[in-house]
Parts: sequence; C-alpha cells; structure tokens
Amino acid sequence: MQLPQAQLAVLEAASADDAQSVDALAAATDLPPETVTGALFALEEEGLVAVSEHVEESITLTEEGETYEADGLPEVRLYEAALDAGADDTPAQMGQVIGASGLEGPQVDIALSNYARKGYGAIDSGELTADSDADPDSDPEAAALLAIAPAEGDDGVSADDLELDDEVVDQLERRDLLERQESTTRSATLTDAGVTELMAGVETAETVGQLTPDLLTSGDWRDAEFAEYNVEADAEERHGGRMHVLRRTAERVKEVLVGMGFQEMDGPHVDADFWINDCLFMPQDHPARTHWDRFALEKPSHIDDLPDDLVERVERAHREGVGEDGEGYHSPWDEDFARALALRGHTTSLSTRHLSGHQIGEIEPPARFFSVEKAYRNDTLDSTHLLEFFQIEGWVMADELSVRDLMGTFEEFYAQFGITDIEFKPHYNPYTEPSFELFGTHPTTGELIEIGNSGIFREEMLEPLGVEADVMAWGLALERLAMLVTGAEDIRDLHGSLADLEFLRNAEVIY
Ligand SMILES: N[C@@H](Cc1ccccc1)C(=O)O
Repeated sequence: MQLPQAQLAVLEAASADDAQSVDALAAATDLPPETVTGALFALEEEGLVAVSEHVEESITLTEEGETYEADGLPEVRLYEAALDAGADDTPAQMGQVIGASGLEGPQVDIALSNYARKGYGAIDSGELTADSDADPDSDPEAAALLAIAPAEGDDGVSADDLELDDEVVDQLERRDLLERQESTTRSATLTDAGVTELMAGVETAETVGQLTPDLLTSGDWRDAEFAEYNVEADAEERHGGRMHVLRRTAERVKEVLVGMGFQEMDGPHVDADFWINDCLFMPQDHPARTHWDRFALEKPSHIDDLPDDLVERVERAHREGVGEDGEGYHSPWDEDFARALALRGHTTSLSTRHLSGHQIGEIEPPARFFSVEKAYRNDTLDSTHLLEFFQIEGWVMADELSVRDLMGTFEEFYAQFGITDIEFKPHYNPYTEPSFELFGTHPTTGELIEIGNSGIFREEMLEPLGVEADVMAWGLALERLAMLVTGAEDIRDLHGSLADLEFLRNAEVIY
C-alpha cells in the first residue's frame, strides 16, 4: 500500500500496545502536531489506527487566588487576628480586629462574608467572636489553593490529578480564585489492519500539498496526487488585524441611523460652554458645570466668536425665563463664563450648534440629525465609566412630537441590535421635559444598565435658538450598547490600557 509521507511516518511511530498522544507522535516524527492530527484522522479513516479523545480539565489560580495562596485567605487572616484579640473568649470590636488583621479595601468585605460561612465565628452588631474549634490549618479552600498553585514553570494542573473536592473547587471558582480550562488530547494505537499493512510494507506516495506555478506550467499537475484537506485538524491560531469592536459598533450605529433617515452632524471636541451648557438652559451654577466634571482648556481659555444676537437671547432666557410665566434662574449669568472653553462633556453641543442655525444654516422641520462622537468627563474610572466615551447623539425636529415618538424611535433603533427589552425611567435634565433614562439588560449578568438619556427639549432652550417646532433628543452611550451586544462586563475590557486583547480578538458584533 502507498501512503503520503506524513501518514507513513505517523503509522510507523504508532504502536499497537501503547496509546501515544499527538504530542508524543509529533516528537517522534519531527512533524508539527497539527500535521500529526491530520495524518491520524486520515489513517483512522483507512482503519489503520484507532484514535481516542480525552478531554482534560486543568485548573489555574487567578491573580487574586495567587495572592491568597501566598498571604492566606482573608477570612483566615481575620480569624487569626480575632484569636489574637481574644475573641474566642469575649467578643471583640470588629473595627479593631480588622485593623490588626492588616486587611484592606475589598479584602475586608471578602473576609467578613466568608467568616461565618466557614464557621470561623460570628459577627453581630459590630462585634466579632471566634470559634475556638475552628482550624485554619485544615481549611479546605486554603488547602486547595496550595495544591493548585503551580510549581515553577508549570502551566496549570490537571484537575484529575489533584483529586480535589468538587464543591470546594466550585466555591473557589465562584470566588474568582481559580479558572478552569478544558483541552482535548488525542492519542492513537495501531489497529490489527495497521499492523498487517506495516508488515506487508507501506511505501511513500508522492502527494502534493500545494499547487505551484511549476506544476501548472509543466503540466505535472495532471498526474499528481493531491493531499486531502482536513478541515478538522487542529491548527495554530493566527490573529490578523481587525476593526475594533467599538469602531464596528459605531459604524453599525451610523448605518442604522442613516437607514432611519438621519443626517450626520459634525463639530468641535473643544467648545465654548455657551454651546455645551448655556444653550441648553443649564444654569451657570449647575454642579455639572464645575471643575469636578469638566476638563477646562488652559490655552486658549475662551472662544473668540459667539453670535451676539443668540448670546443676548440665551442670557434673557436664563435671567427671565421664556413665555409669560417665565421665571428664569435668579442666578447670575456671565458672558465671560459662557465663553470659556472645555472638552465637551456631551455631544449635545453639536445639537445646539445645529439647531441654532449657526452650524450649517437654518434647518427646517421635519429634520433628523445624529452624531457618534467622543465626549469627555472627569469621572471616576470603574467598570461602567471612562473619562472619554462615545455618545450617540440625536434629535428629531417636527411638529407635534410626543413621548410615544421618542420611545418608538428607541425601540426601532435598539431592535436593529437584537435588543427588544429596553426600559424607561423618568428622569430630570434642565433642558428636557419630560425626560427619560433608558436601561438595557446585560446579556450575561442580567443586570439592568443605563444606556442613555433622552427627552423633549423645553421651550426655554428652543425659543432662544429660534426653533418653533418640537424637538425630541437623546444621548446614548456607544460603549454600553457595545457591552449589551458583545456581553463585555467591564467597559475597560473594550478600550484603554487594560483592554482585554483576547476579548477584542474574538468579540463579535452581531446584527
Ligand atoms: N446630554 C445628555 C443626553 C441628552 C441629550 C439630549 C436630550 C436629552 C438628553 C447626556 O449627556 O446625558
């Protein structure tokens, strides 16, 4: 019989008695593991080898798990401090024991929530007792951490080898102290037919793996035997470049909005407070206008050019209000304050610029505009907040708009991303009445997350801008939409210096 070279090499390296793994066969034949796997599948099809698969679970400690493996579990450290404080005898002040334990930050909560569960003692109205029978040396979770901790150079241990208690492992997994991985190993033995063929003598068949220009020009391709493709063979993963999930989500959002009849707005990232806040009837002493939220510009610090007539009308709206029963804010209004430059805290500055007629000329109703652009806020970074983020800004100008139009627009928009369960909550903005926040359900955590803010622009804002029709408007968070669409649980996985490359490589934007 004739076999392609790789298959023959694998057949010769295989044994009838001992199952050999792909890695062992790869080492013996000097072939890459994926070639060996391919050859094995072909040989199995010929009935010459039997291939068995073994799914192995391996366990590794997370960074937090490693910390506790080295320093002790927080609840054990708390117990030890409690014993030192004599809490096995008389209850001790919780604050003191925590101080003495050296536990800090989130570890304190972790210690407290595991302390009673694991029988180390009780916590009651600020006092802590220690159970003198508890034995941290036989803490099963601590023992499991030790057993799993890798020896130098090891990458993960086989779960089977460890003989760990399933419940303990589950518990540690819930605590995010370990991770499980599964890998499939294949091994092969010669079948009787394989042995027989080998004894009868197998020759190398000249097979061609790749069609070359030579084969084509010489005409040799006519007689060549081509190696078969094996689409199931394991192969090395290659990661090419791809468009970032956020960028892809943004592109998709633009397509959807253009499809819904919207036109795109453009405008400056650094803008005068006038356009960012004053035109929105935001009082100059509003807390969001202080340095806490705002990235002010030092150079230049003020805009040169504002339309005088508009400044005058906006000032009047702030001071006196709009309409017969207008009241205004009774707070100072200062033009210099309105001229100050900052990184825009929302892209609603683009909407005020456009609605005023000063950006692209007068806009007549009905009109629909949007932007998907960056906004900047001096927030505290956490799993749902970044200092800069993308807002999906939009507005519709028409006669007789109602809340139903607003809700219907969101339902139509989010449905394009498979999100059909958005929820609305009444909200307050100085520039809209009524106002709504939008929430979506996170696909994996099930948590409700805020995805946007919206409303119908009020008279006090529209009148100075010279708009007579109704305008409904919104600012939606692109990152939050991306979280709902991709299942990302932490916004910092998406962008910034902590971005999760693995996630970015594999995340899909489904629509
Ligand atoms: N500017 C608001 C969003 C918004 C825009 C327009 C109308 C209502 C709300 C925000 O950043 O949250």
